Amino acid sequence: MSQTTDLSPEKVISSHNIEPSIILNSLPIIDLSEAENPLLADAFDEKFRKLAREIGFFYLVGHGISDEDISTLETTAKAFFELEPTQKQTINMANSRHFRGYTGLEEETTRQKPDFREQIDIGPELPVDPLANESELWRNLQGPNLWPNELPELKPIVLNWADKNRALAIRVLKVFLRALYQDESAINQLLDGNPHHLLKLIHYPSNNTNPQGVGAHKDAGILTLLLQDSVGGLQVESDNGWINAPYVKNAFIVNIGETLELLTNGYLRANVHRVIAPKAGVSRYSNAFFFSPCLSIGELKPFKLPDSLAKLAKGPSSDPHNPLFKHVGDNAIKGRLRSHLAVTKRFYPNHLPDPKGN
Ligand SMILES: O=C(O)CCC(=O)C(=O)O
Ligand SMILES: [Fe+2]
Repeated sequence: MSQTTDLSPEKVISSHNIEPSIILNSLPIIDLSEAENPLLADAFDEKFRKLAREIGFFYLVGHGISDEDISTLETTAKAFFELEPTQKQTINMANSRHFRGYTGLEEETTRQKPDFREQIDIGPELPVDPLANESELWRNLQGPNLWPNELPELKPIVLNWADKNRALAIRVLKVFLRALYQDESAINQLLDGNPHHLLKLIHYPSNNTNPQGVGAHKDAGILTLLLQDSVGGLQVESDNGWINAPYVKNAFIVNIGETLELLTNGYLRANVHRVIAPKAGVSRYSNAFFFSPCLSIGELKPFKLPDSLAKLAKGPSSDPHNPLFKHVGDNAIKGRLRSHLAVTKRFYPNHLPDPKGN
């Protein structure tokens, strides 16, 4: 069944009337043009801190990315998944030591169970890092993307989309920084070096065997910008159980990643979310932009929060099966080694994950 939220103006929950009961029962909608208005900053920030802490997951409108850009990206993503299986296999991620390219159904795992989705992973288009070595394995995350010969427009459209998503993610991060009483310059410390982000175009095909579209997980980066179609199936975990995150036309879903949790010493929590695979006869598409610090910044330096916030920060949540490394690069490659075993077996056989891990 299609899950659609009507986004008529009166249904937009503005920053001025977000009530806790609304936050707990459904997901808030933030208008970025309002969030960026300095005249509204104090009232906005107070509400924003609350929703970021309580649920860490919201819809973003007023972002300025055009409907045309969105539909071009969505149409091109569909065209990619409609290529012949052999054409997609030619750029299988198993051929890329940089974890780029196509991953087929059930080839990626979350918490050791196969995800019923196919996807293409695209990062910044950069040359191989010549300093990559066994003790700085994370440097291998930089390198060329794999593009299908049969769909030449994919590359310019996706790289343009990634640039726009990155600029948007930086604007959203600035809103977080202001709400957390941090200087905007904190951004320079996080983004000093070659960009590191990941764009995933994802297809959850019709299926009646495996209910796991993608298993419950936290995203690793600073924040994720997600666009989904109208099929539904995305859910976010709350104290009251799983909440559906229905379709809102041309709104991004923003969720907090583990890096922001670490930076705020757990004042903000990375949310746990999952996708229930669509039923037989229905196919779902989404695309996710994982915005992350530059790998070469080394260890994350947590923000200095004012006492009023610091006393509420309980430290990052520790999952014994998923320890967080302090070094940004180690943390980033850990997740990739764990989720993409074909790449790990072929290129990093000494780094096969602990079988008890996620
Ligand atoms: O497809 C979606 O809606 C969510 C995907 C997701 O959470 C992820 O890939 O990390
Ligand atoms: Fe996710």
